[in-house]
Amino acid sequence: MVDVRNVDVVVVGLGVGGEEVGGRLAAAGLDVVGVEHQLVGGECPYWGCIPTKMMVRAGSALAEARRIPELAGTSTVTPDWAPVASRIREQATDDWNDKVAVDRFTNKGGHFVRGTATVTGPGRVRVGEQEFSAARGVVIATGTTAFIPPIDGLAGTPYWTNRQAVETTTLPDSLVILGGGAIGCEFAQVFARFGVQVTIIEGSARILAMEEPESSEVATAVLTADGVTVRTGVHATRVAHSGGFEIALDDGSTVTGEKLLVATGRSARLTDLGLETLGLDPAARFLGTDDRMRAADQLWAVGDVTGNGAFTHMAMYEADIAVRDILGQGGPAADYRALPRVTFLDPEIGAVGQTEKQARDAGLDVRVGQVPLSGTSRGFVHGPGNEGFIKVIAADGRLVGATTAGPAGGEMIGALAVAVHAEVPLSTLASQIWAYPTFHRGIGDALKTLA
Ligand SMILES: Cc1cc2nc3c(=O)[nH]c(=O)nc-3n(C[C@H](O)[C@H](O)[C@H](O)COP(=O)(O)OP(=O)(O)OC[C@H]3O[C@@H](n4cnc5c(N)ncnc54)[C@H](O)[C@@H]3O)c2cc1C
Ligand SMILES: NC(=O)c1ccc[n+]([C@@H]2O[C@H](COP(=O)([O-])OP(=O)(O)OC[C@H]3O[C@@H](n4cnc5c(N)ncnc54)[C@H](O)[C@@H]3O)[C@@H](O)[C@H]2O)c1
Repeated sequence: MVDVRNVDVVVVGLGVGGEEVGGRLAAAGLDVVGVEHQLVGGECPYWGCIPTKMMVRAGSALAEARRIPELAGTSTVTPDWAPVASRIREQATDDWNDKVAVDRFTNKGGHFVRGTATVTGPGRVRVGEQEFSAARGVVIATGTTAFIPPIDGLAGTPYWTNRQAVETTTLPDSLVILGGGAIGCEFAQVFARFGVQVTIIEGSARILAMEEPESSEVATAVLTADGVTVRTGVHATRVAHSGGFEIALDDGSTVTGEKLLVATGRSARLTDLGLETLGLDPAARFLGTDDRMRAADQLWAVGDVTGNGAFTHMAMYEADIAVRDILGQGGPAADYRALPRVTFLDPEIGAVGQTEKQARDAGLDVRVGQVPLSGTSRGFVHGPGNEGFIKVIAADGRLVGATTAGPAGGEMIGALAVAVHAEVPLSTLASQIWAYPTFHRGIGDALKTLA
């Protein structure tokens, strides 16, 4: 006999987005059940953003120390993975224990249930023998898992995903990375800087293919300088493992590596959720929503599952919209025009809004401005490590997109995100005073080249 409990809201998945929705609704006084089958906090704190950025920080420290001979004397750099692995365990993940996060949620008044949730009908969710009936509705925030392509021989081998790559306490001598997106590129640079022989296999014509071609060029140049072999336009056709990995490619060549990291994108966790009981397609790639994050009657979806951009800031943004909608508070609806993103390479590659191609494909009358960072005063002063550029895309008298690649690329993009978001007129931007000699002053230089 199934026990049915009446509540206001059930949140399925307490990653970044679900924890934000559940915590805020509970703090607002609603009776909220949050269900999580792994770790409260989700991918970002345990296997994503936080530990990988600790790895990036460590790799960048090594790279900066290696630049000393060009700038300030001599340096001897001896990489050691142990401090990185221990920082990930002790400071980032509590050794993959979510007690702090569970307490954070329950202290706001949320009721926490550890288990796998399935939807059984409108407003109904089951976890084991417990069924919840949610008067206001259900929020789906189940995130993504690594997509594993159907390559002959791959299944059953001890390949890594981002999870094993974050958890490792020792480094392999060599690593093949399948996929040259943000995940593949960030891991590639870090591991290469710690002495691992890294090869990226990217199926499309360039790495970071979603970004500007200039971003791909900079990324390829710096990764190559770090010793990474970047192979583009090739696909793996077969994987074999005995001791190490042997990957056959469709150009007839073979690549070998002690470990293989699969970084070929992410799949939304939507199958086995019971979405068919709501008339939704459980085989769909993403769970589409309207601009209030409503996916169906009494059903909201936030975060990676919506397919609007797999970023922590996107999960938080969508969570805020869903919370306001559930509480009947109104406020702005979803608007993705000024979505910022940063690929944490050295140099960081920040971007916002549309790329030049996206703007042209949208039929806009596009003007483009661009400067190499080394051509700016601060880039010149910076010297070694000053790879990068600033590119601005304008249409209809305002910016619709931009890329800032450089030592502070992730910070520089903030100014341009404001410009795109607030639709600041180009004439207003043109009269702005940019501090000298900052990296962001290059934005003023790029704006002057708009043509
Ligand atoms: C290696 C890596 C690096 C990244 N770096 C960055 C970065 O630098 N910046 C950035 O913005 N983003 C980054 N991301 C992306 C970021 O981690 C995600 O966008 C973010 O975690 C999405 O949050 P979410 O709540 O949608 O999903 P998730 O964090 O995936 O949380 C979903 C939760 O739902 C749970 N769940 C799923 N199904 C069920 C079920 N049926 N019942 C109960 N629980 C369930 C899961 O266990 C999980 O805890 C990175 C991702 C990876 C993999
Ligand atoms: N700094 C950040 O914000 C950050 C960092 C990491 C991840 N993320 C998020 O996670 C998402 C997933 O990252 P990702 O890098 O796994 O995905 P991705 O989709 O960005 O890149 C995957 C790459 O793998 C390639 N690929 C796919 N199948 C292949 C195959 N069989 N052989 C060779 N190449 C193949 C694709 O062409 C693509 O370039 C990102 O889109 C991003 O939203 C963000």
